[in-house]
Amino acid sequence: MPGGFFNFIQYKMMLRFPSYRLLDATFIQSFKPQLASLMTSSCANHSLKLIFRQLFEKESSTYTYLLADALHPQKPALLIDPVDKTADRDLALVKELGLKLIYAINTHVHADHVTGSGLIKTKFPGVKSIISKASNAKADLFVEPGDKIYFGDIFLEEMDPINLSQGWPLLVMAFTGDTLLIRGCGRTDFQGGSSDKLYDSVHSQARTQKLFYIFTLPKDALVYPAHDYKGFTVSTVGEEMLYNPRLSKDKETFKKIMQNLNLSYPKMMDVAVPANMVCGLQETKSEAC
Ligand SMILES: N[C@@H](CCC(=O)N[C@@H](CSS)C(=O)NCC(=O)O)C(=O)O
Repeated sequence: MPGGFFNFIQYKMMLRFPSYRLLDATFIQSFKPQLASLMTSSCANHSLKLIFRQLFEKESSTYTYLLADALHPQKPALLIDPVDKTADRDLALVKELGLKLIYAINTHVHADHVTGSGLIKTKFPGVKSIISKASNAKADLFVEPGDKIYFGDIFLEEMDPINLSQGWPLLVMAFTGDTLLIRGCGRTDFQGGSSDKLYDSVHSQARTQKLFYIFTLPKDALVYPAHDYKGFTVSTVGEEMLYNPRLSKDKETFKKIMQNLNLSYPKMMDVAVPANMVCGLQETKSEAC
């Protein structure tokens, strides 16, 4: 591996911002499917050590991910897609591990559960909520392609394909939100969803923009989705390219499959979407969001 950049164990993680589904008509015009990567870096003379926990909320079948820099003196941490119902569990784990939670990140405006970010902020006032700018939701911080979010010596960064000549690190972890589920994918029948855009955001091979697409990741990249309904916990890009019953198909077949899913709307949608547009805080408190 070239350069000092690789003289430590390196992880690179992909976090999809924003969900193709949360876009309203205004954003659909300008929207380009994009991924942000979460990758480790180090400016000090020590190795990196990532704390990583996959947590599950069973009513909405949601995965929350806890990540922290174990070697930083303060052990700064972030939660990806926390759920209100399991916020206390997650915060207890943060305390037990001696971490300092600094960010609660939502990969998109969830429709099936209320995010835990509002509740977490009331209990840990120093925590900042983060969501994509394109979501149009309220939060403390917004991310756009190219932005970096540091937690200790580890940071969130959108991949720039131009820099891929550096080569891939040993381990790539992709946090795919609702875009790519294990052997499935997020539905596209509400919140401005588009099966066309979802397909492209997974399959596109474009290399000219500062955008990144899931099926251009290394085949052994680990896939960590926001939900699972079948008992899976993790997959790989290569496995999903071969065996995903929707996304392994050509685009027209995929669109037909998505048109015919006939899923009922999430039970909590009418409550969850307005709450999540303000990061789980009620409208009256939204200035604190
Ligand atoms: N039954 C659940 C909702 C299940 C659901 O619709 N899940 C979404 C992600 S959360 S909005 C989805 O995209 N599912 C894809 C699929 O193929 O199931 C409820 O009532 O909450």
